Amino acid sequence: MTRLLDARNLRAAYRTPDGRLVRAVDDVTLHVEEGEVLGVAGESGSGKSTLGAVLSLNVRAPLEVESGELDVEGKRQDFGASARIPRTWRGSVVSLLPQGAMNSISPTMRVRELCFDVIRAHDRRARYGESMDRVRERITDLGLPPRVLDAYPHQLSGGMKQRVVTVISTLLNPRLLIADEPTSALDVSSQRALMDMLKEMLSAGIMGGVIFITHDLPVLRAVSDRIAVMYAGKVVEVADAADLAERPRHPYSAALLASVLVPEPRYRTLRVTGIPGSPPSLADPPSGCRFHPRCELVMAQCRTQTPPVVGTELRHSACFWAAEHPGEPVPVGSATRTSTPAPASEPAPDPAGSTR
Ligand SMILES: Nc1ncnc2c1ncn2[C@@H]1O[C@H](COP(=O)(O)OP(=O)(O)OP(=O)(O)O)[C@@H](O)[C@H]1O
Repeated sequence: MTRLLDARNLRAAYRTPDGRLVRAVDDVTLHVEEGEVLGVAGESGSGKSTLGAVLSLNVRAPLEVESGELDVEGKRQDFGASARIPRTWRGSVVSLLPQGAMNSISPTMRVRELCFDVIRAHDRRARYGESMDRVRERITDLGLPPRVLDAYPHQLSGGMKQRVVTVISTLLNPRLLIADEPTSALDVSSQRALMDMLKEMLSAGIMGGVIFITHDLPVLRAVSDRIAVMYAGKVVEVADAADLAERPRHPYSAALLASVLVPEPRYRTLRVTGIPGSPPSLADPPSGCRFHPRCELVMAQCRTQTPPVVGTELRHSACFWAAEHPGEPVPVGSATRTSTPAPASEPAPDPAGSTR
C-alpha cells in the first residue's frame, strides 16, 4: 500500500465573539492509503465538518488552524500562525465536496459554465472548447448523460445533482477528495449510485483517495475501507470498516454502533439504545477522556488522564479499557458493565434491559 495522506496533530478552533476558543479539532492524526475511502463517523457536533474544512484547506474565520501538518504524496503543508496556504492546493491536491453542495451551486448557471469556472480558476489560459471536451468525456466515462451539461441545477434530480456536483469538485483530479455528508439528502438508490460513482472514480485514478464524512453508519460501512470515529473533537478509534463493526475497541464506537436502527448482525439481538447523555460542549470539554461522563466502562484514570493510543497507525483506539484489554472488542449494549466493575458512583447496569 502507498501512503496518500499523513495528517498529523491537527488543531483547529473557532474564535467566539467574546474571544474564547472552541477547539473542534484537537490533536487529530489520520492516514489515508492510495485508493482508500476513509470514513469519518461521529455524532453531530463532534468536529467532522471542521476536520473536513482543515483537511481541504477551506478554513475561514471564525475557524483558525492552530497547528499541525498535512503531507499529501510528499507535498507538505505546515499549519501555524504564519503559514500561508497555497492556492494551488485547493481543487487539485485536496478538494472539498461540502455539506449541502447541491443547493449552494449557482442556480443561474448551466452545468457546463459551472465546470468551466472551476477549470478557469485553476488555469487562466484554459480554452472553453477544449475544456468542454474534457468535461464531456469525464461525464460520459462516469455514465452520466451528456445532456446534463446543458441543464441548470434545478432541472436535475437530487441524486443526479449530487453526482454532477461531485464531478465538478473532482475536475482537477484532486489527490484527495473530502466529501462532507454527500449522501444525507439522498434516497437510498441515489446514495448507492453516488457511492458506486466514487468507487469508480477511485479505480479510474481520478482521485487518489476519499475522506467520506457522515453520521450515517450504514452508509459509512458500505462505502469505507477504514473508519475513523470522532468524539468531541478527537479521533477515538480508527479501524477497518468490517473490524470496527464487528470488534469496536472504544466504548464510544460500540455505543454508536448499538444506536443504529439497522444494525450489523452482531447487534441485531440488542435493543436499540441511544447513547446516554449528550456530547459535551467543546468550549469546556471534560477532563481526561472526553467520553468518560457517558462511558459504561469508565475507570478512575479516565476522569483525569488523557487516554493512551493503543494499536497501530492504521488501527487504534484511545482508551484505558482498550489498553487493559489489548485486541479485545468492547462488549456492546447495556450489559457492558458486567465485564468491568462499575465505580461506586455509577448506577448499576440493567441486564434485563439489554436484550429483546
Ligand atoms: N462558527 C462557529 N463558532 C463557534 N463554534 C462553532 C462554529 N461552528 C462550529 N462550532 C463548534 O464546532 C463543533 C464541531 O462542529 P462541526 O460542524 O465540525 O461538527 P460535525 O461533527 O460536522 O457536526 P454535524 O454532523 O452536525 O455537521 C460544534 O460542536 C460547535 O460547537
